[in-house]
Amino acid sequence: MATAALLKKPVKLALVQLASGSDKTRNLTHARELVHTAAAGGANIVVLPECFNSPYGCDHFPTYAETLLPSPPSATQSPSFHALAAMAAETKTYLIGGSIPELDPSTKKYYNTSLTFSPAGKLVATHRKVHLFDIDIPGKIRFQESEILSPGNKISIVDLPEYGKIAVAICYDIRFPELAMVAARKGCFALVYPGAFNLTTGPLHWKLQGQARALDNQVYVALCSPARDMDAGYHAWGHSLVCDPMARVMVEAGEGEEVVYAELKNEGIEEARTGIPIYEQRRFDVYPDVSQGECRFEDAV
Ligand SMILES: NC(=O)CC(=O)C(=O)O
Repeated sequence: MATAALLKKPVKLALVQLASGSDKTRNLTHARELVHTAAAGGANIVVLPECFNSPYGCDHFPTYAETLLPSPPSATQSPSFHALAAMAAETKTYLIGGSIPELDPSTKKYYNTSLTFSPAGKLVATHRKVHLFDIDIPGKIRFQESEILSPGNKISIVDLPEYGKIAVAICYDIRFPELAMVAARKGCFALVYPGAFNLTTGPLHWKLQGQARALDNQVYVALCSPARDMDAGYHAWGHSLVCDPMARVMVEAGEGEEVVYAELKNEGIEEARTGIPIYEQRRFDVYPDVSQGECRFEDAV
């Protein structure tokens, strides 16, 4: 049985595996160059990595944090907001602006926040990382985002009127299948995760998580990492990739700076859902449908 079209027409997605450093102004300028490269390559949706405007690390969040409220912020409050809006408008692309450290001036709380802009340069979505990256693998890596950051509190579904709906979440959020499942069951054709796995968790879980969320939900899944920099405090895994709804890896970057592309089509979703019709075979008489429970799609006040 054919499924309703989740994706209204084919869309070309580009992942910009950006090499950023400690100079924010340079990071923004460099991101702009590569967003233009991606658009020249035919991309309609362009994705930047987690913390694309700063080094990734708890020590850096306060130094690089920008204020997004009141909205829209001034150029002084948030140069990254203004740079992203301009990049989207210049290239006429949907731009998922990776993430940036954010400071809420009213609460003095810090967040890891992703901003999505329309081809007109308008902000269409904000996602604050819901699941903070707190891990401790002895002898390998200890990272405690919660020592500095506060978590977001919603699932972020973005309607791109020409194409359909996508969900945006950040890195560690991918490890929580419930978020992906809810977004997919609410009709998203793709789940997009700016992320920055590392040299311990990257080889173990990066691709596996991408394929798992695609397989569970029969949607496209995109993960966009920073390029690896062995001189930085945090060594990003790289390997930005896109999985199709059959969980095949369509494209995968290496470790260095690179732009990779994938064409997403409704046929890809239909192939998976018609051939393996789990959407019609679920047993909500045996277990609950998490997407019908109490979910939050708006920021709590
Ligand atoms: N950086 C993250 O948020 C997550 C990560 O590196 C991992 O889950 O592994």
